[in-house]
Amino acid sequence: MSEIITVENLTVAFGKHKVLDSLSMGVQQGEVLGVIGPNGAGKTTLLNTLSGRIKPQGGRIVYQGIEITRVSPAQRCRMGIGRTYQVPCPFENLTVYENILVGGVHGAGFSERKARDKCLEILSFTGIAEKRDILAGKLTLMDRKRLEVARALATNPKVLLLDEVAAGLTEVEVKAVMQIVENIKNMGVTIIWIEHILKTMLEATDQLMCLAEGKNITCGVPQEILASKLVEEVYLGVEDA
Ligand SMILES: Nc1ncnc2c1ncn2[C@@H]1O[C@H](COP(=O)(O)OP(=O)(O)OP(=O)(O)O)[C@@H](O)[C@H]1O
Repeated sequence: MSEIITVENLTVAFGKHKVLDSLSMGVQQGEVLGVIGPNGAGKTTLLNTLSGRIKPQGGRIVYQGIEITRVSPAQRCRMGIGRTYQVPCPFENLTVYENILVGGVHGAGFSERKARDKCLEILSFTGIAEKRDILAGKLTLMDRKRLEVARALATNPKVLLLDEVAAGLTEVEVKAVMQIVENIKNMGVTIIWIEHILKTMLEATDQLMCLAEGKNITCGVPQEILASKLVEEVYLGVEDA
């Protein structure tokens, strides 16, 4: 296996506040990388930088062997980097179907015909087919999350960046989301997944990376990372007696 994304010494600052501090990491093709860390650790900023929404002050991002550090978000999307947002913001006045179609036509650059076929597949894959003609603004949180994933899938990602897709859901809903993520993984899509509810992601996660103060403090097999004293201290806030 080879790395589909490699990040070297990525640095992002807002004013004097360094939010990503010379962060390096890599993701193997087809794997699920879970990203954990305390509030403010820089997790969402990392996804924003990978998707091109934020331009870093230093470091580089290499995707499929090509440096993309200065490539626009739209171009990265066409190249196969898709994402969801922590707070889904669909076009409220468009239907579920139309929202997904926008992802296919404008995100992936598919012809309308191809995007329509893809849309039908994705509606069923994400369990939202029955809601296809409902306005996105009328959806429950769970269905907004389904739509958020569906919209990102319509952009035809090779790498999918998931930002807290399970946040705010009930236990039953979390299980449904988990199943969708596993199915996406089984399609061969590489996933970088931020989640606070650890047990949600663990089953589907190959590697777990812990961020603290913008640094990759450790990354490895999930069980080992969770058992690490360092992670316990920074993530769970446990202090020495
Ligand atoms: N656009 C911005 N302007 C200024 N500061 C920002 C901006 N975006 C993020 N920050 C700050 O950067 C730090 C990291 O934020 P980020 O959202 O990446 O953390 P996070 O690990 O995702 O946190 P959480 O788990 O709470 O979502 C925080 O202190 C945040 O306030």
